[in-house]
Amino acid sequence: RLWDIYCGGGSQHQQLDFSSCGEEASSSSDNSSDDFASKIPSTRIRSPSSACTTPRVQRHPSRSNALSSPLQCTSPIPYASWRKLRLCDSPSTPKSLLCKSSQPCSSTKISHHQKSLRFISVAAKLIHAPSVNVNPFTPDTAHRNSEQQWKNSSRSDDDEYGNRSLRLFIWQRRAVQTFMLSRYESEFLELECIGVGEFGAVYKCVKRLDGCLYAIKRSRRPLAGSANEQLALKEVYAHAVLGHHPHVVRYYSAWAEDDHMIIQNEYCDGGSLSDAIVKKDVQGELFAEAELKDLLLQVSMGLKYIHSSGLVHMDIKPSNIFICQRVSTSVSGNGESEEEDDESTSAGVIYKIGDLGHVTSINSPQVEEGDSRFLASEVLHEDYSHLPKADIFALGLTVLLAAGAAPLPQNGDEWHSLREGQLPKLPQELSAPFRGLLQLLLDPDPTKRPSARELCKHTVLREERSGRLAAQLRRELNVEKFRSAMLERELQEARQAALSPMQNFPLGRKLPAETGSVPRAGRMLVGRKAARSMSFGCPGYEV
Ligand SMILES: Nc1ncnc2c1ncn2[C@@H]1O[C@H](COP(=O)(O)OP(=O)(O)OP(=O)(O)O)[C@@H](O)[C@H]1O
Ligand SMILES: [Mg+2]
Repeated sequence: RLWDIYCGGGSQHQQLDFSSCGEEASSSSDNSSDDFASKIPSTRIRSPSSACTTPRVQRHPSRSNALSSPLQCTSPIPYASWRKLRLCDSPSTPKSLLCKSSQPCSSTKISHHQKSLRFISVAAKLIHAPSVNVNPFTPDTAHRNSEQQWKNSSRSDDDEYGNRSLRLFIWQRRAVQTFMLSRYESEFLELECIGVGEFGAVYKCVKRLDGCLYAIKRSRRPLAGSANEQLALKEVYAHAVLGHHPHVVRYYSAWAEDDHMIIQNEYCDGGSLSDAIVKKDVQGELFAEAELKDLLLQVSMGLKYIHSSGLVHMDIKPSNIFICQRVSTSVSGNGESEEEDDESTSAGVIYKIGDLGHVTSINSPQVEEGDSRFLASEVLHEDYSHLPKADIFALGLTVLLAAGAAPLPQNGDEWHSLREGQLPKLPQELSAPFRGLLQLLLDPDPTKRPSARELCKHTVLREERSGRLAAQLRRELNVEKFRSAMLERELQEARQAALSPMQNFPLGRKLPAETGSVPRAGRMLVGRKAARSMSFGCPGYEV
């Protein structure tokens, strides 16, 4: 399709020809990648006898100059915008480029094409070595299949999953070096640094092509060979497997560049929950109980999704929960069960779980402990038999922080007393049921803590929502009652009119008997003179 656009969109003027064509032989030709007018004819005309196959443009004789003037291009995209996209700088295909790479180069200038050739030949060499990592979080069947593949070619530089992660990085790096391009710089415009964490820095960027905002996470330290490599890969693996959920930060892409891992995620315009807690504190405000319940419910939904995918987050804390201010219509989406239909998010705030760097699988965990302030006691003791409940414990502490609890200890007596079920002091009074629920989340026995699934259905969390829903249903019911009372009354009036037609027909008009038709009571009476505000004595309805 792009080719069509490139060629003026019309098979009536130009055709793709897959017959032989050759190298772009003349070094005097314009090497500017922008100059598509000069490039296209060169592939066609300059070496017609070359043996390799590549699509080429065959122009209609009567339109032989058509492409020299971009204005004559029939593409619906304005030429200037189209040129900026740089989508079709070269009419060569990867296959043709590979073919060219094996031929002697006649040009002394290093053209864009020659760079492409080098890249493709690097790719061709590497393509024979397995350069695809095995995602350990994929469903078992896929995993088993791929497991067999990598076992067959297992080498000493493979990681615990048999992945050639380092080799893959090198492959990507060489590709980038060959082009001497930074994907980050060429595809994104950096607006500001929005966060710095253990793994790296996060930047708010706008993607040049689609104009949308993204959060780009860039590892701080060079990754290849470092311990952080696994963390970075875990985050990518987890994102890739989790797909989309309204309460999990959305992932778009990841790549390695200059030894750094770069992850392109959804940008959450409300920052992190940690930022929100600090902001409230500065303003002398607290999250109200209803907001705390909403927070707990939404994060539980995200956790339910993660846990049901066989994964655990292992680093739930306020700085890893992100806020979207805008009202999202997709909140109820994703085919989740009925308890997920939370289109009425209070105040339009959506909480999303992010930073999947510590995610591991429930069944074969590789636990990389998260922040010790949120660490459940059993995980510290290397009991990994109830890992989802460790997320629940961390979520309990997260909500308590949002409720105004003092910063959590990293160790010491206070640390232990929190793990013995002692709730921290709070600057606000919470209702007994909600406090009881929070107490349960911190239970020293992980089996007593509710699961994310149970939390999603919990009456204490649902009652706010149920209350709002009930009020809405009551309003709708009252409207319906009013409507039916109106109809009832109109029906009665119509019946009366039918029984005593003389009362309702003005002098001079023909009676129904004369016209042979029944009175059009509806037209005459219904709704016309009825005082809609009058009460019909239906007890219990107010509109
Ligand atoms: N998608 C996003 N939208 C908005 N802000 C974000 C996003 N991702 C990260 N941030 C900001 O960057 C900070 C660090 O991000 P993240 O937690 O992913 O990195 P990290 O290095 O793993 O951090 P840490 O080690 O502190 O957990 C967050 O606390 C948040 O302020
Ligand atoms: Mg983080």
